[in-house]
Amino acid sequence: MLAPEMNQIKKMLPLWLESSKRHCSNGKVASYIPELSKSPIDALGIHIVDSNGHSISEGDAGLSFTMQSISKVFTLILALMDNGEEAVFDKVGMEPTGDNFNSMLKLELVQPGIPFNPLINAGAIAISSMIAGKDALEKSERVLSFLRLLSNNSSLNWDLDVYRSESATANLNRSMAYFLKDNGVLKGEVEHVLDVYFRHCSVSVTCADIAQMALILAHNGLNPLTGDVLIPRRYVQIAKTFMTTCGMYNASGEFAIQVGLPAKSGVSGGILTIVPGRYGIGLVGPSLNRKGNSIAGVDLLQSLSQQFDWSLF
Ligand SMILES: NC(=O)CC[C@H](N)C(=O)O
Repeated sequence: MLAPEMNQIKKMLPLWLESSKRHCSNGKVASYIPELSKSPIDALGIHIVDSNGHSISEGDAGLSFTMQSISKVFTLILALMDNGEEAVFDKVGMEPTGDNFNSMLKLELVQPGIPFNPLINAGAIAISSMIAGKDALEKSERVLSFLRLLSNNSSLNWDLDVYRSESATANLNRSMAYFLKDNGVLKGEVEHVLDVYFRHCSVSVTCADIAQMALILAHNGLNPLTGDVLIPRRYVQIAKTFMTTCGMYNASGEFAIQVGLPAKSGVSGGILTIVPGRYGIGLVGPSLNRKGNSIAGVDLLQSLSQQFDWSLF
């Protein structure tokens, strides 16, 4: 049986989703990764899972999409588990930039020339170089296994069309990675590091997978359904902090005011968010606003958070 609030959500969600969906036509699907331009602009779906494993799915929750920047949360956690906090923060900062996610501006402007945080592209590329493994494939397979474990879905895999599409067109990320190499931030060969990065961005998921991964973060690294500790609490604490300060790119301040939950978005239109101690939420809506977040998705999360008073602040 669903808990009372879940029952309320189930009742109201179809209405709110329809209303948020109207915003889809005011945004755009990402096209700088050519394969992403095929995403359905009118789609909107959400999956919410609670601590008992009860879930609600609405709209286009079954749509497959690539994790893109959502994966950066988990590569950060894996890099922390592989290297410890000190080594990671030697090469990546802890501050929001206020710039676009793919900006290189502050890399050159602000010494010592390390990325401001692990959730912008430059920071996530640096993090990709810290994943343990003998070569790019082994590193990528370790990331994939970790995501399979957290999502409890052993069939998660890379969308190779999206991976190839990004790899073939990523001039900006490539220039950033070479710049980082020159600044002494990247370990290993630049093209191998980029390969790890493109692969984790291309992991194909549905809203239910994202919600399940989010549930583990909502419980500070513990799977509430099995009692297994999958991530040390401290590393979830770090990840949740970055999600709050930088998770929605340079719209993180606005999101904190309007929704008030730790979250991470991706250019495929995905959003992972959590209600701490309670819910894991996965959402997809490929039509993006000017800052690169799902336009209808942010609107729907705002309705939910305001109706149920979920803001942490
Ligand atoms: N914001 C995003 O989701 C960015 C991820 C994408 N793979 C990129 O590097 O551009």
